[in-house]
Amino acid sequence: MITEKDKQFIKRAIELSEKGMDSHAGGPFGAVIVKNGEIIAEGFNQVTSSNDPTAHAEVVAIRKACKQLDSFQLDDCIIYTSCEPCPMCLGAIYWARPKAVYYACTKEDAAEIGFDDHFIYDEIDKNIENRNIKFINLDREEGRKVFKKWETKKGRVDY
Ligand SMILES: Nc1nc2[nH]cnc2c(=O)[nH]1
Repeated sequence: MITEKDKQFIKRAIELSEKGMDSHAGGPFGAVIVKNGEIIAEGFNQVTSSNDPTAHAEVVAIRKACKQLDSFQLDDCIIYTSCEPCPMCLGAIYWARPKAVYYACTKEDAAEIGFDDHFIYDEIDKNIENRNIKFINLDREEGRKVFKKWETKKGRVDY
């Protein structure tokens, strides 16, 4: 069930998308993160103004929320975003583990204005050797030695 509060929070995410766009921060995307009915973090896309390709609205908001909670997980949090998350944000969201995501525009709406994520979904489906960006495997055995060490590391913090 969608509540009045949900509508208020998605409205704020949409407001932020416009604010970010109007202030030339980046693309028209905004997000808010809510815990126990309160906004704990807000973000808008800042890719072009900060020269940071990862500064999507959701990532900006996730970073702030994690700092606020002093945690690498968004336990019991809800993300409201002005647009369905792109594959990068989707990854960040799954690692952060909020309990729900509400979104306004769909990925098809975003594609219509030039933010088409298809090329990423297509790449994920391909075999690594067929990707458009070259991925070259090198020194696997050395890399795996560190992984082995992690397996038995004392005081390891799993995530
Ligand atoms: N959801 C979302 N999609 C995007 N596509 C490009 N930038 C963004 C962003 O900040 N958020």
